[in-house]
Amino acid sequence: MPEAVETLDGWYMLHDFRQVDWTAWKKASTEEREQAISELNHLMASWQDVESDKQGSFGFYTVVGHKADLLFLNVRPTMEELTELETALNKTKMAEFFTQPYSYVSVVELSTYMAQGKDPDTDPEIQARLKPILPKWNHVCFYPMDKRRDGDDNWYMMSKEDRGKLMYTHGMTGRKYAGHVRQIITGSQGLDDWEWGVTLFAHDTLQFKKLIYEMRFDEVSARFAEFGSFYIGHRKEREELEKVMHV
Ligand code: VOV
Repeated sequence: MPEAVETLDGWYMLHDFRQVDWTAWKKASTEEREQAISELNHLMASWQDVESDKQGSFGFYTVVGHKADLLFLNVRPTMEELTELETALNKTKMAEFFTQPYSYVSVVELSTYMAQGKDPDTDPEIQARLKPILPKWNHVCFYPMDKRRDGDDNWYMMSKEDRGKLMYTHGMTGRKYAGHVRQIITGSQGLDDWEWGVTLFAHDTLQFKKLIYEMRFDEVSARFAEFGSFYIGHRKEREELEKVMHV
């Protein structure tokens, strides 16, 4: 009988996408704009402090295309902290010029299909993956996904052993991109609209396309993967906020 694989679950992650109302922003006075930038800068500095204290992680990105303009990516030990920081952002002056076209909440997840008998509570490598500091790589790619449940292509009716074999091949394809793409897989069953969030980091955006295209041919993606919308962002330093918002 099919059974769930045990998952190791780590920190919670909020992908908070924002769109800027440039018309309203341009109409604002210089004083208002300066106030909004300085306040948001302050808030982002506090998120960076959390990362320095190893109590979470933070990334700020500009997003290409119509789906969003900015991404605030925060990782925290609890979901309540994510709710609080999202509310803190909503209370800023800058938020008066933002809409929130999309967000995604999920928790860092490692499956144990390929468990190597290590103690997850003490193994430093597993702990570092469960409580990730976001890579300071140039680009981010995010999309949510499901595993299909359709006739013979029903992931949830397959044995754990067969699923493990497919995940092994998946991992092998991914490993070819070591040094080019890093992945954080988050689980969101019961937390958000899709089953997993896929967050990838690369120095070169083309590597996202190459990896994702190659993976489409792995049986696990070819037969079972269903995808939501894709978002691509470029990492910005907090100090670059002023430049990003300059009009
Ligand atoms: C850098 C690329 C890369 C690498 C090395 C990699 C490796 C691995 C390993 C070793 C494992 C299993 C153990 C674990 O860590 O959980 C996984 C797990 C997972 N993956 Fe992956 N994945 C990558 C990348 C990668 C991509 C690009 C996608 C999206 C699929 C696509 O077609 O667009 C993906 C999805 C997933 C998912 C949804 C899971 C959980 C599935 C489940 O049923 O539990 N993943 N993944």
